Amino acid sequence: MSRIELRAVTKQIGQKTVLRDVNLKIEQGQFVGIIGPNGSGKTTLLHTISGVEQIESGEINIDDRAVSSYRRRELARKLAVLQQDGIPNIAYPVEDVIEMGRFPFLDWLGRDHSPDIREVMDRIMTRLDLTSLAGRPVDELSGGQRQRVALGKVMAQQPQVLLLDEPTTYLDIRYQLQFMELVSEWQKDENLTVVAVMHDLNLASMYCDRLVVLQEGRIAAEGTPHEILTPDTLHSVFEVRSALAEHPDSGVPQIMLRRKEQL
Ligand SMILES: Nc1ncnc2c1ncn2[C@@H]1O[C@H](COP(=O)(O)OP(=O)(O)OP(=O)(O)O)[C@@H](O)[C@H]1O
Repeated sequence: MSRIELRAVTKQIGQKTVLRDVNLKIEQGQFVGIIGPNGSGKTTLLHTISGVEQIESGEINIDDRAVSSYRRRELARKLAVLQQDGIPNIAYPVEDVIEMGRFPFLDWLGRDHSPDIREVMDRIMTRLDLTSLAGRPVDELSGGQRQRVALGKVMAQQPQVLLLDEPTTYLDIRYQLQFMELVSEWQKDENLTVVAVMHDLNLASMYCDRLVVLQEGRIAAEGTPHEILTPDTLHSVFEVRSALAEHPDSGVPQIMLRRKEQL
């Protein structure tokens, strides 16, 4: 059984075919990176998996059931989405914003009956090093801290699948690494399935088990970082020249871009 399965998915936006005949299976516990040039359909693919965007033809199943057949709360208990700028710049305290992630579990009076809710919240605050910031308004935090709060909010949702849309775009390298480490730890502890749209191919290589390359709405290639991140593939997909090095800790490929030949 695949946790997520796309069969012959085609998506049209206006006159444009944005996804073409996409077939993809993602198993429970995998960390999958979606990579590809600007406009290749990565975000649209994530939106179709999350049920936000309807598809023209094909099937998208989560746990062998069409994503379109889930009620909103039911889907939110399985699947959470985190965007580039995960939470708006609002004056709500950190802890309240994280608790908003509990919405799929609230009854009609807004009460959370989960017996271990305090423990869940404390664990999240500690793990994300947010305890000392619990009462601080979110709009007073740095971008890196705010993205940690956004991660806390989706953790509070206790999903089995996490969809990330370029989550490290606005972060400096320290916070990029910190964010990816936190997601990776959570993924391993809970056997979470992660599908992440990523522009930074070196980070993608360090964290993803598998990479899916989108090009003009089609899957151009998929495989391990070793299989995908080759100078030939990078040239045909991104039109860049590159050389590869091995990461000194894990041996995964790391890309060095080459400049245009100097005349
Ligand atoms: N609301 C929309 N109206 C019209 N065209 C759209 C809309 N949303 C997306 N598109 C088009 O669909 C294509 C795929 O967009 P999408 O955002 O999925 O690509 P992407 O690979 O995530 O791009 P990027 O890397 O730039 O974020 C693009 O050509 C885009 O212009």
